[in-house]
Amino acid sequence: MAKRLPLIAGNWKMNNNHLEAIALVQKLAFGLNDKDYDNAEVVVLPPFTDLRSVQTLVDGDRLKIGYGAQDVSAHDKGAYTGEISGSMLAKLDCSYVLAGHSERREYHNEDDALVNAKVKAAYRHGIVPILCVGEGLEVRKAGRQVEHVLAQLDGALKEVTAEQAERIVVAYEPVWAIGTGEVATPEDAQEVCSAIRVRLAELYSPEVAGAVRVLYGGSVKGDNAPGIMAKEDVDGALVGGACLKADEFVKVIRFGGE
Ligand SMILES: O=C[C@H](O)COP(=O)(O)O
Repeated sequence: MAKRLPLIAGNWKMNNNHLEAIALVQKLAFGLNDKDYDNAEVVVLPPFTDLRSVQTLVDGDRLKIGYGAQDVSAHDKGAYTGEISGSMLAKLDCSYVLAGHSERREYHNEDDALVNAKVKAAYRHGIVPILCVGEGLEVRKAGRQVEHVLAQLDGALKEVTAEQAERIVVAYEPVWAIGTGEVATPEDAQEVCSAIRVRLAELYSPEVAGAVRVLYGGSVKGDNAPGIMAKEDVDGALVGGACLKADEFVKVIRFGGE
């Protein structure tokens, strides 16, 4: 099967107000050319408060940059103070939403059941989930990373149909590599991304497994992206710190060279 179109997604986390968001997306767009967009799908994931500004800029300037959110409520509407529903994100033309990012699993006690509910909520509103899975350092040291990640995958995909799963994006983000500069080796990334793809074939079919894009995330930078992206079962990157600097993010997007 031809390799899937790579997806390079920048997770801004809690950075950039709506004015800084406009400046960063404009600088990113200025740094990219048509060949870049042919070689990879480019997506930014700003804080909620920036989404309307990003939508206006992308629409107004007809930018080829996609965008999405970093979280979504498991509920569609109602008395859920502080939450943002999938229908609200869909109205802002969000294409993607993160589900199960390790920082939400850790700081907001999000378990597999809640991640599964958020994945289903995203699908209800026509938004593609970027499902984040990954092990901590202790699990890695015990050599149980594949087992841990597959348990997260299974938990997040309960009641998700094959038609839905075919569109999902899975991001393998070893927690010990996030924000640490300790990037996984290409071999580490391939081992787990390949296991994710095998599991998807078992849960659904080889066709579904072949369609799903599996990303790597965790200290991805312009200099380490090419080695990781060269791996057969790695279809892109979920980038944190490096996406906050337009020129560095462009280097990641150009992982395959000019
Ligand atoms: O969502 C992005 C990941 O948490 C990776 O962040 P990082 O590139 O700063 O390590």
